[in-house]
Amino acid sequence: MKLQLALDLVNIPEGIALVKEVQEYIDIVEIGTPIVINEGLHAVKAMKDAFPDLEVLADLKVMDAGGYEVMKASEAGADIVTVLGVSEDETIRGAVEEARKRNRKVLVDMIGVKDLETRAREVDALGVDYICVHTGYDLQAVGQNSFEDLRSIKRVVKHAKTAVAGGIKLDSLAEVVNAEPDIVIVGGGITGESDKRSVAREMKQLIRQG
Ligand SMILES: O=C([C@H](O)CO)[C@H](O)[C@H](O)COP(=O)(O)O
Repeated sequence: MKLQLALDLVNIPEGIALVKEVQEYIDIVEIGTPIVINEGLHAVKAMKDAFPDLEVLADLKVMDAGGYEVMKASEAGADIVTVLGVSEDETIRGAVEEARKRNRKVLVDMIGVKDLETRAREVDALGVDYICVHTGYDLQAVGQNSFEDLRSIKRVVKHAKTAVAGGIKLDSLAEVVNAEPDIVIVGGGITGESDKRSVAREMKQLIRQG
């Protein structure tokens, strides 16, 4: 099980400083959608240049032109690129095909998908690397989380690995770890803490203990 740090509400220098604090406890660093919108794919390149040994995920939330967007993110140094589960199958196919050519991975974010199990089965059959259940900021604000959704997709997904994101904190991590995702994605649960390093260390410990 890998720990992914999501950087969303910082600029490039702040993001690099933050990763320096916690790098030994994380496996993947995510350049979050707000950073890509604010700073572009330069942020992905800056992070990969600064931390070549960490996997870098570009959270583009691709909705169309899957092949092209994966190509551009890969050129910037992304190891993993996100594509939305609500997008057309053709978009996901294009993303997967391009990722295969470049030895990169596609993570499908199921945010906004209504019939989760049906779509997870379909997306799994398209050959994606990861399927991620995700409660975004706007539904976190009304008290939702993705913990039960993770159990649902784990029942039906046969090939892809699984991931979970959205409001995960140190006190909810044990429940998430119990459901055995392949990636746990944490943003504010680390970046919003004053002692980021010790929170990341405790999270890594919980994950290692399984
Ligand atoms: O993907 C995300 C969100 O849609 C903003 O882009 C976050 O990276 C993801 O939700 C993880 O962050 P936290 O919810 O703060 O853990």
